Amino acid sequence: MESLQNSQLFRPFAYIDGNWVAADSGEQIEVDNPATGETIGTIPRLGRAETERAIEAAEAAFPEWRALTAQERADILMKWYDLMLEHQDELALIMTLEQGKPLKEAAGEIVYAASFLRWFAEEARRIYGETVPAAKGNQRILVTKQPVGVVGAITPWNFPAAMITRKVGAALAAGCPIVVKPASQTPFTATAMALLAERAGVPRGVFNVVPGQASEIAAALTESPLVRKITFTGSTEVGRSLMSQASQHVQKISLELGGNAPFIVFEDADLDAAVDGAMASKFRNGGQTCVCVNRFLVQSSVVNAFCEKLAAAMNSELRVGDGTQEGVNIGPLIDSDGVEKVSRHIDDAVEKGAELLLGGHRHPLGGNFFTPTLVSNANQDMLVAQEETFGPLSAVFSFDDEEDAVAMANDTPFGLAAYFYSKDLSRVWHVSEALEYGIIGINTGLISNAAAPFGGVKESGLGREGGHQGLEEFLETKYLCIDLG
Ligand SMILES: O=CCCCC(=O)O
Repeated sequence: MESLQNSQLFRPFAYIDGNWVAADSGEQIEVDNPATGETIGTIPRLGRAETERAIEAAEAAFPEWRALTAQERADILMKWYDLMLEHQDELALIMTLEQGKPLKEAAGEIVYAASFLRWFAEEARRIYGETVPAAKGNQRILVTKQPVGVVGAITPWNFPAAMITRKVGAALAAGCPIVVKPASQTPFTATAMALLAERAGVPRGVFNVVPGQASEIAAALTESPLVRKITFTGSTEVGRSLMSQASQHVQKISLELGGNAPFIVFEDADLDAAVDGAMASKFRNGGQTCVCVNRFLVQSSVVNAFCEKLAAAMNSELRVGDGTQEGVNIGPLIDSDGVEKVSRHIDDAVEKGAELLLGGHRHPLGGNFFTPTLVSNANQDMLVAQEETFGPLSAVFSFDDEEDAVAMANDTPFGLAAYFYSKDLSRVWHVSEALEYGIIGINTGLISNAAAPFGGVKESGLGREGGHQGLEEFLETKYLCIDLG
């Protein structure tokens, strides 16, 4: 087995104020490879006191960081971008060993993650203000943008690199220092990136990584009046609690939460293209992505043909295994809870009348591996219609007409991503406007891009990441009223 210990970028420490540190208590968290169950290393379990020190370090670093010119901050971000690409393979291996996604996909995530550093480096120089015609002739109104201040970020295990750069790139470009709590399952990608940030010239205190006890770290971040912005990617349940915690000091907050993505296939769609898009969206990271398809809604006249084509693609294209092995494109799920949830959704669907077309069971490899599964005849009473499965289960529902499809798609408290396939231009507009989602993929299953605003409506979150909108989240608007006398 490949070893993490051989990697030059392997850093089993927290990173505070430019120092690699242990927990005050000396406690450690074991990090396991989800493909083998082996412990690949340990990371300090930080708590409140260390997080408070990281916040103070960030606050101390703020004046100098914000005082750099946008070009100077951009140059550092670009250097970090270059270093991530230079170390793409090594970072990908760290990610695969701790997260499980296949190496090729992990390498793709490194490029995606780095693209946020480049994007925000470019955007840093476009933090424009405005002048506004004043109500009085002797006055002038100016609107300026300033960095919000110290940021607290909490990031998930499913995209251990990209969910960090999407937040850190924007914060740093805006002039804000940041304290990041990475997921306990995937801390080594975060610390490897911190090492590269240090090499790129990110000054001490500007980017801090505090792995450890989630509730204590979240409490330290939300209870500190020094932290002016919280940004989180993860479950709606945790997001809701952070939102109420952040109210104490009225911190600005961005939340990228759960989804329940519909993928609608209309009868006028190119079915082969729809199946390609379905495969790309559904099986990204083994189904463990907040924008992965959760519900295939297919017009009744083409549902059988779509199921046949999707079954054929799943049979021929998917290879389950340890992500370090050549040819594998579906890794393990992150842990046994993930496996249990997929099993529960399948059992519930079959019990309530779904037809099992493929899979339906754990994979013969055992552990956290699950066999890609396809069910048809799904309905709104099933768990798979109500909750994000976060695994390789494709559930196909059928609908009669456009109105029916839109109603089914919107029948959820979530509103992150939705997809649909149609060649009818008028339908493309109508359905795009009617879907209550923040992101719509039209004739495509892949929507993620640094230049685009990523985020949801309803219980899928607040705010946007990426795009120029992603930078706004880390800026305050200031209005200057100048009286000329
Ligand atoms: O689970 C959500 C991570 C977002 C991945 C993406 O940017 O597409």
